Order: sequence, then C-alpha cells, then structure tokens
Amino acid sequence: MALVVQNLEQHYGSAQVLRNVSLNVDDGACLAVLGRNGAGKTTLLRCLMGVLPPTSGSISFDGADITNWSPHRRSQHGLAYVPQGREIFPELSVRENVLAAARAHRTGSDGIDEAVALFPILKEFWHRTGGQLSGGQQQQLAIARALVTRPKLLILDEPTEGIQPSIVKTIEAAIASLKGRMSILLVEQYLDFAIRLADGFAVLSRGAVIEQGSGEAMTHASLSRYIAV
Ligand SMILES: Nc1ncnc2c1ncn2[C@@H]1O[C@H](COP(=O)(O)OP(=O)(O)OP(=O)(O)O)[C@@H](O)[C@H]1O
Repeated sequence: MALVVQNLEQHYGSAQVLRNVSLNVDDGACLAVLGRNGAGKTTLLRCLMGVLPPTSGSISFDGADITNWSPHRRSQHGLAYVPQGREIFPELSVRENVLAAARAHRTGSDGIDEAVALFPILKEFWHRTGGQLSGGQQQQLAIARALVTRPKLLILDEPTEGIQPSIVKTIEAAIASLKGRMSILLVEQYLDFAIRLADGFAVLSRGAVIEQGSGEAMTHASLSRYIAV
C-alpha cells in the first residue's frame, strides 16, 4: 500500500470538515475521490500535502508515518500535488516554470524531457510566460511541473475543471500512461473521466467517506448521484 489514511479528522474553527476519513492508494494504482462541491475533497488533499495539519488521525506513505511532516519533506519523500487553479508562476516562462521544479528536486534533463514529452504544447510554447497560456495549457504545465519532481504519488485536484475537451483528452492520455509507474490520487467531478482512469474510488460527502469500491464497481449509474449535476 503506498498511501494509508486512517481516521482523519479536520476542523475549520468549530466546523468539522473531515470526519473519520480512511482510504488507501495501492502502489501504482489510481484512486478517484469523488464528491460534490464542499464535500471536503480539497481539505483532504491539503492535509495529505501537510499544508493543513489534521485535528486527528494518521497518514502514512511508502512505509513512513508522515502525519506531522512539513510539505517540503513530503515533497522530497515523493508526494506531488497539482492544486485546483493550477498555481503556476505566470511571470515565468514555461521553461523557467519547469526548471524551478526540477532544480528543487535535482532532476536532470532526462527527467525533464520525460515529463514534458507528455505535453507537446509545452515545448512549442517553451519561451512564453505561464500567464500567456490558456487554462488547459496551464494545467498541462502544472502537471509537468509535478512530474519533474519524479513523484511516487501524484495528487491531482480536478484536473479537467474548466478545460476544453481536446485538452482533457491529452491530460487523460498522460495520466493513463503514468499508471503503474506511480500511484495517483485523482479528485474529479467529471465522472466519465474518473471511471476511465481509476482502479478504485472513494466518495466523500459532508467530510465522510460514504462509499468505496473497486474500478469494476465504478459506473455512471452507480456514482452520478454523488456528483454535482
Ligand atoms: N479556509 C477555510 N475556512 C473555513 N471553511 C472552509 C475553508 N476552506 C474550506 N472550507 C469549508 O470546508 C468545506 C469543505 O471544503 P473543500 O474545499 O474541502 O470542499 P471540496 O469538496 O474540495 O469542494 P470544491 O469541489 O468546491 O472544491 C466547505 O464547507 C467549505 O466551505
């Protein structure tokens, strides 16, 4: 098991946002975390990355208890996070965005080439600034930046949100090609995308996991009631 989350709880002030959340991601597998807006998905990811300390519960990854580790230490240990809203550096070029991530992880040119090869548009726009890219191109850049850290677990927060269908296909193909080489935790509201990629799922509702299952159990009919519209 790559990632083991046990009994995680989180509060914002007096409001409880995560309730007894337990889930696992197997080595090399893709787990989809589904749920409506406000269900607590982003809060869960922020706890996994160490941006937000959980109120209680534990997180272990790759054999280590990382519950109290800093975000930096988690990243060095192999966790990479592509947040919702992408968060690239808009003033830096595509090249500089990628190199900044590579430098922090001492990734050489082979690792950079491998990550960028998944998204040919990035080489085409290598010297444009991040801010000049479309939303879908920025999403590809954000994923490439995560990949140059050579993660063991790639965490993606709604990578298809607001992105045109042709780029969604490119992102889907890229994630599909990564399966088996790293573990993936995919938060998604685009159900068909999640069904095509994931080996298992967990549904969050009001901060609690209300259903979990295998990839075979993931059908539009069984899961659409848990997703907005
Ligand atoms: N910084 C914060 N302070 C207080 N409450 C917050 C904060 N961030 C989120 N919340 C609340 O916590 C709950 C869970 O939010 P979260 O962003 O984790 O949900 P989500 O499932 O990721 O939703 P979305 O799909 O809209 O991003 C929501 O009720 C939200 O309003």
